[in-house]
Amino acid sequence: MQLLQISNLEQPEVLRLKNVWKTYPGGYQAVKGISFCIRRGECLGLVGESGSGKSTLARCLLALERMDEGEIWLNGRPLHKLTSAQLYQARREMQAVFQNPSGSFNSKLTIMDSLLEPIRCQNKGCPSFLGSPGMSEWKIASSLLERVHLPASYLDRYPSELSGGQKQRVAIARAISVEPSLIVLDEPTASLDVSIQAKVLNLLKDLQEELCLSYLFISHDLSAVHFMSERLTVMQRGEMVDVCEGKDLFDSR
Ligand SMILES: Nc1ncnc2c1ncn2[C@@H]1O[C@H](COP(=O)(O)OP(=O)(O)OP(=O)(O)O)[C@@H](O)[C@H]1O
Repeated sequence: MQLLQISNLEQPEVLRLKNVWKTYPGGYQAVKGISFCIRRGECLGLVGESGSGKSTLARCLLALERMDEGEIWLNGRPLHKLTSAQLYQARREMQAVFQNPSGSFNSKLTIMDSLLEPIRCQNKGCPSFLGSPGMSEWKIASSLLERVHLPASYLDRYPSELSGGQKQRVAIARAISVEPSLIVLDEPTASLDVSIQAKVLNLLKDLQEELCLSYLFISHDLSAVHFMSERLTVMQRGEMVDVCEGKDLFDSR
């Protein structure tokens, strides 16, 4: 653990949040002055009871929700100062995997089209981790599926023909396809069978190590957070009440 922390400290900061506030119409303060940073290759766990503001914070970060106050820096760029058009571009450097894989797919698109959507939208070619730049779309898509241990034969299927765990693997493949600076994982295993949860967590961990990915991992499941994260932050009623090393939380139980 110590070695990992030292090597992480040498990594550049990918994300920094400073004093982020969000109040919903009606006056409910869901996020109150949250600050943290994530370095390249690091997974920061975010835990807290239901309603503590975790998803609101994630949505502010992903620009799906407008924060009222605060600063969000992504790779040294101040997202809070960007115009809407600039923010739309910058936002592409972040990807997300949400709890419900079914909600992440257009039921009318094949898995291949869903998988390639971000690459096509961003006019990107083959991800550098797949190697050769001249790959056909089919080869890119099948190689991405291979990365998440799914066969190429699934490319022609529709989301309704895949299990929840398989869909979540496709969502993960899609998230890594554009080589994002940060992936927000908002309860990515909560809707899956217990037997599948561990496999998906292992996959996320392996990909993080192979591709030096940075994650914000939001979960109710402390053992999952412990497995995934080097550090974790705890939210309560919109506030950050603790930041600790993953192992410290478990040592004190
Ligand atoms: N659109 C909204 N309008 C008003 N209040 C909202 C809205 N979205 C969320 N809230 C409130 O903000 C608070 C924080 O919600 P949020 O979904 O961020 O919590 P959470 O920690 O992610 O919870 P969970 O773990 O159950 O998903 C809750 O009290 C919720 O009712």
